[in-house]
Amino acid sequence: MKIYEKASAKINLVLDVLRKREDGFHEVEMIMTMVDLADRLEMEELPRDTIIISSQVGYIPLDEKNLAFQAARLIKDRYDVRKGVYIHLDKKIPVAAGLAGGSSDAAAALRGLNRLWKLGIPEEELRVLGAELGSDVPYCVTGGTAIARGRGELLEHIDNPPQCWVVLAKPPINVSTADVYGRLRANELKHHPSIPNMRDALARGSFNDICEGLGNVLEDVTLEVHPEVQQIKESMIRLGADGVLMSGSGPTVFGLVSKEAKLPRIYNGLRGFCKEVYVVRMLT
Ligand SMILES: C[C@](O)(CO)[C@H](O)COP(=O)(O)OP(=O)(O)OC[C@H]1O[C@@H](n2ccc(N)nc2=O)[C@H](O)[C@@H]1O
Ligand SMILES: Nc1ncnc2c1ncn2[C@@H]1O[C@H](COP(=O)(O)OP(=O)(O)OP(=O)(O)O)[C@@H](O)[C@H]1O
Repeated sequence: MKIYEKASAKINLVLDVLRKREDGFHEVEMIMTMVDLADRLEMEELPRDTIIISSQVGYIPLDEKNLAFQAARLIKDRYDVRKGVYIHLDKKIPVAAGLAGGSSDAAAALRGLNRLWKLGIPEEELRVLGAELGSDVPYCVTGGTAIARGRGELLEHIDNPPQCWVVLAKPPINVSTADVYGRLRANELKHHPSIPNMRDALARGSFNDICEGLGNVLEDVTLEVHPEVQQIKESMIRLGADGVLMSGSGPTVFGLVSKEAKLPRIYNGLRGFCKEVYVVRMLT
């Protein structure tokens, strides 16, 4: 039997950092939502007690460094599953982009293997397992729109944004999340984006207020090292996107657009200097 799971990309509408913690992680307050750009996982049981990962792309690790591999190993160890699995990753989400591609694959593997091996693990427990794999994984287990606190694992589900278009542009640079958090001086932040304002804007379904309330304290850190991210932001605004922000630790910039008629100009304008541009819908 084969099992399929969709692993969607996330964007951060708000990303605030409150402080650096003793354990080295940062205490965050974020609002995340998912967009209709997804990897697809195909999972099949193997008679041999082994985990095999494959993908149509050559630029991700296929060994124990792969987050889907780690998810499979974790579930096997924790629930004493002595069967093997073959997982094929059809990658569509750009890698190391700030879109949680690896985390979403790990979450999809947890959900899929729970089904494949009929383990009956409640979703809440899958999120706890996910936290062992990465800070974004608990959110990716459930998806939707949520406020994430702690280091990302404490979730409160809130209203989805109204339907709109999301333009994603990823410059050809690699950004390490650990490096970006490492450069952030959390106690010197002068401006904090407002979680309550964004939550209210979502509750009211006010597209304009959502665009107004976008904010990410990691943006300046990444912009300092990679000025091309600023260039993409400025271009998106100039080309007519209604709200623009870097997602996560970057380098992908997303633009929210309400009117479909604006899309060709934004897409073509960005493609002039950025190869990786995607036009997707909000996943609501
Ligand atoms: C930037 C975001 O993607 C926004 O959603 C997340 O905060 C990061 O999530 P992630 O990539 O799943 O992060 P992890 O794989 O858990 O951590 C990578 C590295 O980022 C730093 N990190 C991550 C999360 C957090 N709350 N504080 C941190 O300081 C740590 O140095 C950690 O070693
Ligand atoms: N299944 C996977 N898909 C993509 N990358 C993976 C996967 N497993 C491990 N990796 C590794 O994880 C690193 C980060 O990739 P990923 O696409 O998850 O980053 P990201 O979008 O910045 O995530 P986040 O937003 O959670 O910080 C890459 O260097 C990649 O080699």
